[in-house]
Amino acid sequence: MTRHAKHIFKLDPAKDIDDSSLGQIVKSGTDLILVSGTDNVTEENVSKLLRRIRKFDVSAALEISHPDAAVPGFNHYFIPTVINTDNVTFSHGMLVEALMEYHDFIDYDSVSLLPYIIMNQDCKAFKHAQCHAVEDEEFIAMIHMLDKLYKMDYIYIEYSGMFGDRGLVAEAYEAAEHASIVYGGGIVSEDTARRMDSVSDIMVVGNIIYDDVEQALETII
Ligand SMILES: CC(C)=CCC/C(C)=C/CC/C(C)=C/CC/C(C)=C/CC/C(C)=C/CC/C(C)=C/CC/C(C)=C/COP(=O)(O)OP(=O)(O)O
Ligand SMILES: O=P(O)(O)OC[C@@H](O)CO
Ligand SMILES: [Mg+2]
Repeated sequence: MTRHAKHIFKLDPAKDIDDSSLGQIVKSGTDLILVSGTDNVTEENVSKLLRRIRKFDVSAALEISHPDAAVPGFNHYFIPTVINTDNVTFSHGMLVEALMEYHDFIDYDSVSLLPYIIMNQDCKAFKHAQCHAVEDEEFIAMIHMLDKLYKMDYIYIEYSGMFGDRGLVAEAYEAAEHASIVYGGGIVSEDTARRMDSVSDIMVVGNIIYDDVEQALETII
């Protein structure tokens, strides 16, 4: 039997989606609905989207991009930590500050750290998190560090908005012994999904949901 990477649809609470399209996405058979975005993510728009998702019987996770938008009621929480940032605020600074305030209230079993290596220099997240461009050698060293030393459960290779370098993603997939390789960026069709399917453990599909929902559904292979 062919092994497939797991599939995630990433819904951005700052973007509009009509009820019919949301229903199609949520009932699509994807492995997880992940709520996440870089900017304009608020408690209000996250809560509103969660209420709409909860009309369906599916698991939903929240990627907490801002402490103020950590809405309760999700099945799981992911906290991003950006590895190729030049500003510790985005690797652990915000997190340490949040833990000083919220540690007593957190159910750590429902929270996972999600380390990001952001590769697309033109994407919003790259600029927002003050990232530096990563050469191939540094990239693979980061994979080894996260996988074998930090023993992370996940490593997110983020090409948000563009289809990534498949050869490089394949190298990371082969190098990782422990971590699941999460790939995101430019998966917009069955063909692009198939190309990353064999070199990642988990594929994330985002923007195409908002551009063409039928195309988005084709990424489930
Ligand atoms: C309920 C509960 C479990 C509470 C826990 C409380 C707690 C511990 C909260 C901590 C929260 C915390 C500290 C959050 C901050 C974590 C952090 C370092 C965030 C980095 C800030 C940030 C937004 C960086 C941007 C890069 C990034 C990793 C974004 C994630 C999403 C992403 C990459 C989206 C892709 O971009 P997109 O928005 O789709 O771009 P387009 O619109 O162009 O498509
Ligand atoms: O929006 P796209 O390009 O599908 O990328 C998905 C996800 O990796 C964004 O964080
Ligand atoms: Mg997006």
